[in-house]
Amino acid sequence: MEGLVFLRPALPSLTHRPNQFSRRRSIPGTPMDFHIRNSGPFASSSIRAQQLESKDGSATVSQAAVSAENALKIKEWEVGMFHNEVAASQGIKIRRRPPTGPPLHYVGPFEFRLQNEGNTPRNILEEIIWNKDKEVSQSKERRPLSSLKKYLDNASPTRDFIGALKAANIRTGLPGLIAEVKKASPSRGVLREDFDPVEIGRAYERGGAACLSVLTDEKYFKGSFENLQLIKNAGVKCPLLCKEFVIDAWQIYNARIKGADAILLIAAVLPDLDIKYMIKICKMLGLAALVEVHDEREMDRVLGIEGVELIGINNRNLETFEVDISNTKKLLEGERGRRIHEKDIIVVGESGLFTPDDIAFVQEAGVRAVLVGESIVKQSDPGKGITGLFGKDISCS
Ligand SMILES: O=C(O)c1ccccc1NCC(=O)[C@H](O)[C@H](O)COP(=O)(O)O
Repeated sequence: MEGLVFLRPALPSLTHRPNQFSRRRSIPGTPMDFHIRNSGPFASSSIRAQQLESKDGSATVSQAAVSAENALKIKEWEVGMFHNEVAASQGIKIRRRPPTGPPLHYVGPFEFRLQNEGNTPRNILEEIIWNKDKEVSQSKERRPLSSLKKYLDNASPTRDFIGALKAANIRTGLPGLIAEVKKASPSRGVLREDFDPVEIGRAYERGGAACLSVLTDEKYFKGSFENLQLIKNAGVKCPLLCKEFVIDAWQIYNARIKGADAILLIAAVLPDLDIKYMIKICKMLGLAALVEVHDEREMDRVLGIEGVELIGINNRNLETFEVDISNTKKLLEGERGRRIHEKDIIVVGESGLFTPDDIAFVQEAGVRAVLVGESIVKQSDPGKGITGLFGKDISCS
């Protein structure tokens, strides 16, 4: 896929035309305008800040600042490249955002960005992840981990997410329900216009949900961390899953201080070691980790990672939006099902569940919990939606 996006007429004052391997910068507070050039995109050892003019003798300091900034960019680029290599070796197709963005190209006075395979997201999940990468970098600048950690002391204790699912499964004889507070999605658009997260959360609890899942992504799902906090502060007792696209441990700490009891880790996005260490961080913070898989390869990877207690099988292909509930059955058949049983892992059937027959089908396949959004959030009373979904009243009363 090759494309050219017109940006703007190039600045007439440029004395040197940057190519795709070079960048032009002005450092605020210095009268210098300089041009950084290197032999390739971030070829680490050769990058140099070349001072073109300096009127106030602040060259050394500015050069040092530039070098530090470059060093950081080089590191980011190297880490990104390393991540992509490791991820690809594990069959992960979702790549990390190239930190430089599409390269620039100049035709006469016009500036273009070259869109191609390497710098344009290949599918919706990759787009979400690249956007998340930017969001998280900005959030980390505003509130670094060191300052985020200070809030941990005052965070309220977490509730037992897995325990609540097991208890509901035993109480009803049906899969424990994680009911999703979901306003919109990339595949379905807006699901509910009159969206009051607290009212929906309360209705789910009344209807017999064991846990809630709260979407916190704003751009693609119209969710927010504010929704998570509002539901928690409204006194809803169900443990809360922070439904996020986690790519950085910072997000786990953030979820914890915003009131989450569990967090989602998506195997299609995270390499094995990231999952392993993120699970350790979750345990340290008292959070449950719901590790989500979609295909056999991801399931096999996740079954090889120590510490996994909760696996979600998503029936939705997050790259194509196709939904097929027989995916849950396929992934639980044979040896995989046996290993899951041996390890006492709780499996959650996710997405595309609308009827009591759907619930029976995934229960028969081996799940002890389900994660449901669309079919219940769209009902005028989402609590009654739960009764419709299970074909009977599963509330505690
Ligand atoms: O729902 C989407 O369109 C979507 C797109 C890209 C990434 C994730 C997406 N959804 C997350 C989920 O998997 C669902 O919200 C969840 O499993 C509930 O599904 P459903 O009951 O079908 O609403």
